[in-house]
Amino acid sequence: MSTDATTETAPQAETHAFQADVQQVLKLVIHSLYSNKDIFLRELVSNASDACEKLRFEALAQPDLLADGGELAIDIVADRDSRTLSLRDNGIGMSRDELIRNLGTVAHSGTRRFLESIAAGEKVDAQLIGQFGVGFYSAFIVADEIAVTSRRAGSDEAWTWRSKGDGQFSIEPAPADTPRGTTLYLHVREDAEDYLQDWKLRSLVRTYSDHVGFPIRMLKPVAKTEDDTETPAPELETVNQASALWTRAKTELSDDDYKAFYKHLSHDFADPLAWTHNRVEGNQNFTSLLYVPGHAPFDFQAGRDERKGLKLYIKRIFIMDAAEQMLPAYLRFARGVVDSDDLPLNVSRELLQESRQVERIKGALTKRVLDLLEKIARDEPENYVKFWEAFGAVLKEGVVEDTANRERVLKLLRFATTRSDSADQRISLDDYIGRMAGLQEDIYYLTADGWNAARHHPKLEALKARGIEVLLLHERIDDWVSGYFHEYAGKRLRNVAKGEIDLDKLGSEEDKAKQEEAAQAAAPLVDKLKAALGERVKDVRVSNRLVDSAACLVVDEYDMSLHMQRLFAAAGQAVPPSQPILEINPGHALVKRVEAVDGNDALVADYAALIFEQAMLAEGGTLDDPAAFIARMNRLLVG
Ligand SMILES: Nc1ncnc2c1ncn2[C@@H]1O[C@H](COP(=O)(O)OP(=O)(O)OP(=O)(O)O)[C@@H](O)[C@H]1O
Repeated sequence: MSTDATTETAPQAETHAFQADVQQVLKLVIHSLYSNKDIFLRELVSNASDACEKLRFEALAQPDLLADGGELAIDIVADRDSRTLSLRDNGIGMSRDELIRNLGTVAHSGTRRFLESIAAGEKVDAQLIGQFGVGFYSAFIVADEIAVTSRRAGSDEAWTWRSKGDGQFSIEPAPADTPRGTTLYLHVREDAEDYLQDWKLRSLVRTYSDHVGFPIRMLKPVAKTEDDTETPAPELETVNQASALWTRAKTELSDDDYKAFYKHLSHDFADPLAWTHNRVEGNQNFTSLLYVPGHAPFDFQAGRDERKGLKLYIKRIFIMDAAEQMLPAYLRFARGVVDSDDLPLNVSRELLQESRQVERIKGALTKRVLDLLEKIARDEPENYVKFWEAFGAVLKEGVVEDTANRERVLKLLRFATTRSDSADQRISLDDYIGRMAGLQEDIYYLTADGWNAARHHPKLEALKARGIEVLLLHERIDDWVSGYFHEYAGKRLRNVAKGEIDLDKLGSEEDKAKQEEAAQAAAPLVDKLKAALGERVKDVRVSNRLVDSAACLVVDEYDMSLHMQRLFAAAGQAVPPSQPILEINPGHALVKRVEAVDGNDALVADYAALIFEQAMLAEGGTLDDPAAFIARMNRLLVG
């Protein structure tokens, strides 16, 4: 192994400028990870291990790719005299074009989004930068010059890429006898000399890369011979476990092992919240190791279509990222590996899509993740809050997506309610049921645009007055999801903005009688309003929902909620026409005022329209003709 590769540039070298983005990434990486230097080794070993996995995969179709080069392995050698640290793998290697493309551009879409997000003023720290995987460029934290010599498996050309991280790199041919794979030569900075120490490197490998599935080898310390004359040739020894972590027995693994493996998989700097490691034997044989992260990656929402995070192995060979095929979308926060003994090694994405075996594995993995979430919710409520804050909105999609597990997903949901004093979602349906009022049979909820609109909603008044708790669903996704709320634990889930609410069951006979009496007494008023509002409403009726407000708008049990209609309209989609029902509170002073008007149709029309429009505004809706509303209100105020 030549260690002077960093110092000489061959005459036939070609110089290229880094893509502008690369310089930005380099600067960021070097600055924000200055006090986190250790991670560079983990990143480079991880790349080397990926390269070995890729070769093993390609060799399935082309076994002769493995012909030379012996056992797949990663060798780390430090030379203190030349200040060079070298990392060599005999994996897939890179062609000239690949060296230029992979090491000279920012191809990774996550990195791109990361750059966009910081351009938008985001603060950058090690935590944040760690989330997109700094990869190869992290080598510049400890090196002031890097040479990468590589030969692609199956090719007889080899090339060397060189850079000082100063805006350009060069590329030149490497000797023909360059072995297959990639060697990185790092010329180590003065302030990073520790990384040339054998003990330091060994300790880093054990801490961060013990679980890598290929041997990581270092030189055996040489014991000086007595007379100092004969120095035995240095020998390599394996310093890591060198077996894929998930293939090892649970009893053999510590929490730290699991955490280190998670960081390797996810490039997350933070620990995972929990994990589940299982071996299934029987009709199907597979091992899975699944993690729930403690926070969302910075681009989690932007990346919703790129479902990465679950690696599929078949008989210990990495095949592909298969989150899309193996986990339902609402569990896309989970990270991990699944290793099947039964799937064919030449499996394609299409085949995965249609495979009944995969369908069964998917079912089993779904169950594992739900089990894990239940366990966190039960045993570690504080961690569950963290999980919910990061991924609750995604989990909610499960109510729609996973009919088979709907009850389990509902159990995992958390809500704000009329008894919460903040928008935080902390109450489960079980908590709600546990404190239901004596005669209450159903679970009540309300959807609205935001927490304030929800908690001050007129439709809550009568329920509040009767001491009945209502779940307040105030997130954007809630209206869609609640369309699939039917039942939980044998209790109906009822939208308080829909249909008629039968409060009779909740109140006394006396209340019921009063209600009927009020309805009868208000019949002429109801007719008057109906006539005045015409097509704008489907019906007018006396409400049993209201205490302080004059009126509210509701829809029939099976009509689309007004909130949902607005979301559709905002998305430019045609909305099936559905007229709301105006419910009035005959006890309210404004309503009494209309009742008292005699014979003045124009005045009744003004009042009726105003009552309707107020109800529309309280609903979070917009008015067709705001100027007319203002004119009308002013007429009534002044007149
Ligand atoms: N030792 C290696 N052998 C072969 N190819 C490599 C090696 N190291 C890096 N590469 C190639 O260079 C690319 C860029 O590497 P880099 O570490 O910057 O990002 P990445 O590994 O793709 O992303 P991430 O670090 O987020 O997983 C890799 O995708 C890979 O194709």
